[in-house]
Formats: sequence, C-alpha cells, structure tokens
Amino acid sequence: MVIFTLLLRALKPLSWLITWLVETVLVVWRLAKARVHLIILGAKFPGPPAFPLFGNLLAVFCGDSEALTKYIDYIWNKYGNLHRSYIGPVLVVTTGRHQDHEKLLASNDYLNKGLIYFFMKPWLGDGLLMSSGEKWHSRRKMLTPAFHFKILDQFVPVFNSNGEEFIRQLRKRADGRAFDIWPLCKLLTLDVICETIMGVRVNAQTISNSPYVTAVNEISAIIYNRGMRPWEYPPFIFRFTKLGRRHQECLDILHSTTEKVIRERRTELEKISEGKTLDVDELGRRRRVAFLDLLLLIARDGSLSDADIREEVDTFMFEGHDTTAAAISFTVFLLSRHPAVQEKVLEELDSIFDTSKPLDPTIHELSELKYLDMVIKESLRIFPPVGAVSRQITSDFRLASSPLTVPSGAMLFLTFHLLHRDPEVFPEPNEFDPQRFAPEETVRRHPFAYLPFSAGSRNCIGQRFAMLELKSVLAKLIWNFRILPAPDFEPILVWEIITKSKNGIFVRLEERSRKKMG
Ligand code: HEM
Repeated sequence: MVIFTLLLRALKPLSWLITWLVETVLVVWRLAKARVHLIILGAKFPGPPAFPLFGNLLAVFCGDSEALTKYIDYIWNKYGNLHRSYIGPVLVVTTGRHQDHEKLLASNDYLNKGLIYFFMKPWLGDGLLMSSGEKWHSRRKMLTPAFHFKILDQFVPVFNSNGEEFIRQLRKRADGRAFDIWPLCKLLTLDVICETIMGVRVNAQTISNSPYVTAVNEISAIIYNRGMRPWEYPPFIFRFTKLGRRHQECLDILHSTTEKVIRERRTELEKISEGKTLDVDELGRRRRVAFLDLLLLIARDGSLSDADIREEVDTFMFEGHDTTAAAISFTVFLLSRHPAVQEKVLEELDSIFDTSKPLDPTIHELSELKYLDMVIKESLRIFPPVGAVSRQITSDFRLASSPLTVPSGAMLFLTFHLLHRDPEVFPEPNEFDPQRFAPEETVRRHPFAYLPFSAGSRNCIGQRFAMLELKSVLAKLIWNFRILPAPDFEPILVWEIITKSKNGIFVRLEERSRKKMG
C-alpha cells in the first residue's frame, strides 16, 4: 500500500505534465485548424498577392493617406467589388454588393466591430460606437430616446444660431476669391456638437486656439496616423513614441474637459427641484436640454457611472462632428459645379420662407425642404462621409451575392463608397443628379443599395440629427450666397477615419444681393 501511494505521488507531476501537453497540443491544433480554414476560404476570393505575416501591409502602410487611397482604388479596379486583402495576418474581405450589405446588416449575429476600431478605444472607451453584446444593446435602448423628435426640435435653434455665425465667417471670404471651406465647416460642426451634446458653447468659429478644440481636431489625425504605422500598434511601444505622447496629451485635455463639464452640469441639474421636467425654464441660463442632461437623468437610478457618461459623451462628440463637416463641405463643392441645382434649392426656399426676414427655420419647415433633402442624399451617395464599416466575423458567414463564405476570424468591410457607385443601381454613378432621390426613383431601388448611415440595429443613431443640421446650414448658405467653382480645383479623396479631401474644398462665394440678413 505504501509503495502504491509513493508511486502515485511520483507520477502526479508527470500526469500534470501529460495533461498540460495534451491540452496545449489540442489548443495549437484548434488554432492551426482555424487558421488553415481561414486561409483556404480566403484564397477563394480574388485579391492581391500577400506576404506571410505582413499580408498587404507593406504596400498599404508605407505611404500617406493618399498612397493608401490609391492602393485601395487599385485593388477595387483590379479585383472588383468583392475581394480580399490581408492587414498583417488578418484576412479582410471587402464587399460593395447590396445583397451582402443586407444579409450582414439585417442580422443580429454580427454586431461586433472590426479590429480596426481598436485605436479609438483610448478616447471613446466602450461607448455606443465601440461596445458590443449586452452592453451595446442596453445602451442603445437607453440612448435612443435622446434623439426623439421633441429633443431634436430643441436642437434646431442651436443649428440655426451656429449656422448664422458660419454665415458671418463666410461673409468675410465672399470676395469672389477661392478659399478652403473645409476648416470652417469643421469649426461650425464642433460648435454645434459641443452645444447639443454637452450643453457648452466653445465658440470654435470665433476662438480658434481653445485647447479642447485643438485636441479634438488633432486626435483623429493621430488615430489615423497610428493605423499607418504598424510598429506603433502595441500600446506599450506607442506610449513612448512622439505620436503616442501627443496622443496622451490630447486624451488628458479631452477627458478632463468632459469630466469637468459633467460635474458642472450635474451641479446645475441638482438645483432643479424634484418632479419638474427639463424642457421648461428650470436650467437658469440654458433653456435647451443637452444630450448630457438626459444621461445625467438616466444616471440617477445608478444605471450609468461617471465613466459610462464620459465615454458616451466622447463618442457622440467624435461621431457627430467630422461626419457632418465632411457632408457639408462635399455638398458645397458639388453645388459649386451645379448652379442650376442651387437655383432650384433657392426656389424651394423662396416658396417656404419670407424673403424679407433672416432665415430661421423650424423643424417642420426643415422637413418641408424636399428638394434640398434630395440634394443632400445625392451628395452623401457620391461622398459618403463614412466610406465603409467593418465587422468581426465570429462564425463563418455565407455571402448573399456569391457562393463564397467569409471565414470566422476574418474582418468584413462593407464599403458604402463602392455600393453607392454600382452602375447597375446608379447609372453614370459619378454624375451628381439629385433626381435619383425623387420619391418615385427611391421606391424602385433595393433598400440596401444606399446606406450612408448604415442600416440595421447598428445604424447611425444620429441620422435625423445630422440631416436637420445639414439642411439648416445648407439652406442658410444658399439663401445668402451663390456658390461658384474654384478654378483648377479638384478634390483629392482620401479614406481616413472619414472620407476627406486631402487638398481641402476650395470654392468661391458671391453674396446674393437681394438678401442681407441671416
Ligand atoms: C452625415 C453625418 C453622419 C454620417 C454619414 C454618419 C454615419 C454613420 C455610420 C455609417 C454609422 C455606423 C458605424 C459602424 O457601423 O461602425 C454611424 C454610427 C453612429 N453614429 Fe453616425 N453619422 C453621421 C452623424 C452622426 C451624428 C450627428 C451623431 C450624433 C449626434 C452620430 C452618432 C453615431 C453613433 C453614436 C453611432 C454608433 C451607433 C451604434 O453603434 O449603435 N452620427 N454613423
């Protein structure tokens, strides 16, 4: 018996070793099997040759955003609107076909964002854009009422008043000479988003050296540049690089500002007596409710911590200003080339508004601007500010447009840019023609053929907000100015976090003589 016990004791470490070895072999076997599965299925897609480990990184990442965009264009032209590439070892399948967009976006099984969003995490945390699973689901449910008609109605005066400042800024440049309107659009949309989301006026259009404004503008560029430098991907390396240090400085400014605003807003809210609603004149100076107020109200029952509130505020700040700035500036560019479309918008404005008064539209009047709506939609088709979205494929996904399957572990890119330029759906896709969005044309099209705000349960929560802001600003612009093309200007499109023009958006403005106000 003693000998038997001793033998058992002697064998125990050995049995652990054997168990450990078997488990390791099993894990490696499963990983290898998944990898082989991924490579075999990936190889069925057309795409450029890829190097082991680096994939197509060398071609994609060794240049600036223009070089990256040219490479993407090259792949699209050569391999069509369904192809594959490799970012390092990660298989990326890209589709621009509406059948695939529909199948993926209509499904609730593929809601997790692609790895590419990882670089935004330090700023946005696990806010609505980045989160997944139950957290995303409950937040989305919680935040949807913040974009209810009654709340948007209160935001319209914010769009209008900041739009007026925009017109004042533009008036200084309306001397017939070409200028870049993009930076002005960015400052305008930053003013709008700070006031609607945080309830704070930063006056970015008039005070251009605010540290917060500078940090917001800089961090998107830093996030993008990091994406172009694979050696700076690991956080423990990135923090010691020049870019990483500036990233940290921006984060400190952004997070501390949001935290300060949250504290101040909470103190104001605490002053409001119990049982009273926020849309009455209870906030002292401010009558308008901000998105943050709604979060603070929700937080009263303990369902949101301060950190949760901060990540949502930061997310909405990020999502809600560069996108709208791109949309405004590209629409202005297209209008500069299409004087007849401008005149048609002006006719519509004249038919609704009193031409002797400054333009100060209500939410109802904005919804009456049907032709302007078509113009904006056509602009978002040609230049979708979010050119693509990506999803992490967690179980094999059989495409709808072809018999091919995107394997588990791959990243699937749905490219709205390709989708919107499908000549079978949009004949002469590069031509600007707002008539494509006449109601009778829209009903004839596949519902997933046009998706500037994405679709399905992870679509843009700020879509109606964005359309109202765009309408308010563009209506004011056309009401006040004739937009003329800048000689010899052609935008150089680049796919950064949003779709941008590398060389800005140059136009000329001429003040309309019949109106001098608003
Ligand atoms: C023209 C302007 C805009 C465009 C083209 C646009 C487009 C999009 C797209 C395509 C998505 C899906 C992203 C993805 O799946 O990864 C999205 C998501 C989102 N957008 Fe927008 N957006 C715009 C304006 C806004 C505004 C003004 C706000 C807020 C005020 C906003 C807030 C968000 C948020 C929070 C999400 C994440 C939703 C979720 O995952 O549940 N967006 N947007």
